[in-house]
This record gives sequence, C-alpha cells and structure tokens, in this order.
Amino acid sequence: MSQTSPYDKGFHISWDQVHRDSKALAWRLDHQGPGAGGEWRAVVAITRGGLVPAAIVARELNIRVIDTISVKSYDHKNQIEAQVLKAPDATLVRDGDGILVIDDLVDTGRTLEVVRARYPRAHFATVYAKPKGRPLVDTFITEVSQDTWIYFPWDMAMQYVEPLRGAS
Ligand SMILES: O=P(O)(O)OC[C@H]1O[C@H](OP(=O)(O)OP(=O)(O)O)[C@H](O)[C@@H]1O
Ligand code: HPA
Ligand SMILES: [Mg+2]
Repeated sequence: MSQTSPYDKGFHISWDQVHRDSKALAWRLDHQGPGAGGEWRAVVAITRGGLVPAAIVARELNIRVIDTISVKSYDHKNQIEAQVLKAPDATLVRDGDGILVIDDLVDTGRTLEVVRARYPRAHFATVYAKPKGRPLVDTFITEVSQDTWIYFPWDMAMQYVEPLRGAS
C-alpha cells in the first residue's frame, strides 16, 4: 500500500542550532513565570523530543526541578492516536500553575492538546512550531511551514555527500 506524505520539505537542524534556539527560548521565558520575580516552579519535558530543549532551558533559568510526561503521537512520520505512556508527579504539577511544559516542536498540536487538557494552567513552550499547532503553544522561537519535516540532530548522522560536479 502506498502512503502519501504531507511533508514535501526537510529542515535539518544541527546540535549547535538547537542549542542556540533553545537558549533563545530560555531568554524569552526568563522572569515570565507566575511566581515572585517571575519564577517558574518546575519544568516538565514532553519526552522524548522535549528532553534536550528542556535541559537547556532549565540550565539557563536555573530550574532544578524537572519531571517528564511521555507522549507518543507518531510512528516514524505517521501520526497515531496520542498515548500518554508516563505522567509526571501529580503533587508537583497539580493544575499546571507555575509549570513550564517544554517540547521540541508543535506540528498539528495534538500532543499539546492532550497535555493541556491535563494541566490547563501550565505554560507551553516549544522551540519550533508549524502553523496548525501555533494556537496550542504559548511561546516558541522558529516557525516552519506545515509541509516541512524537521530533522533533529539526535535522529541524524554525518555522511558523505557527492561534490556538486560529481565524484572524480
Ligand atoms: O503537534 P503534534 O502533531 O502532536 O506533533 C508534535 C510531537 O510529535 C513528536 O513526538 P513523537 O510522538 O514523535 O515522540 P518523540 O518525542 O518520542 O519522538 C514531537 O516531539 C512532538 O512531541
Ligand atoms: O517535523 C517533525 N519532525 C520530527 N518529529 C515530528 N513529529 C511531528 N512532526 C515532526
Ligand atoms: Mg515528542
């Protein structure tokens, strides 16, 4: 059976780029929390993709309390029904107030919809966003078009590329 992909384009992100974009996200979120001085109580990373950006943001903002929610929404590039495989500590997260929920990207918004339903008062931040998902995210850094698949450095390897004029 042949499947048509909604993704015509590829956007390849290096470790350096994701580090810089995650730091930009941290700067945007600094002092924006609801606590005294705009502090955040904790970070919740949406695993797995949110783990690297969450570590960088937590380091920049000196947030030591980090938990995870594991949501699986895709099998490779195929969207499946979002499944919550692991929830964070309920006594920490409560209704989400003061919690910074971080993911690598929002695409259709389905993942954030599921997490928002659980923690309606949390602040939702992603490094990258596609147009469909934008209404679900409070803060993001870079927008890419809906027909673009974002390739993260943890899913890639360096490899040989033919010269423009071919191999000699
Ligand atoms: O906005 P959506 O259409 O829901 O897509 C975005 C989500 O999809 C990816 O996660 P995935 O389910 O592939 O799991 P992973 O983070 O473990 O790779 C990505 O990391 C986001 O969490
Ligand atoms: O563009 C994407 N890249 C990586 N994972 C994803 N999950 C949904 N969309 C994407
Ligand atoms: Mg994910």
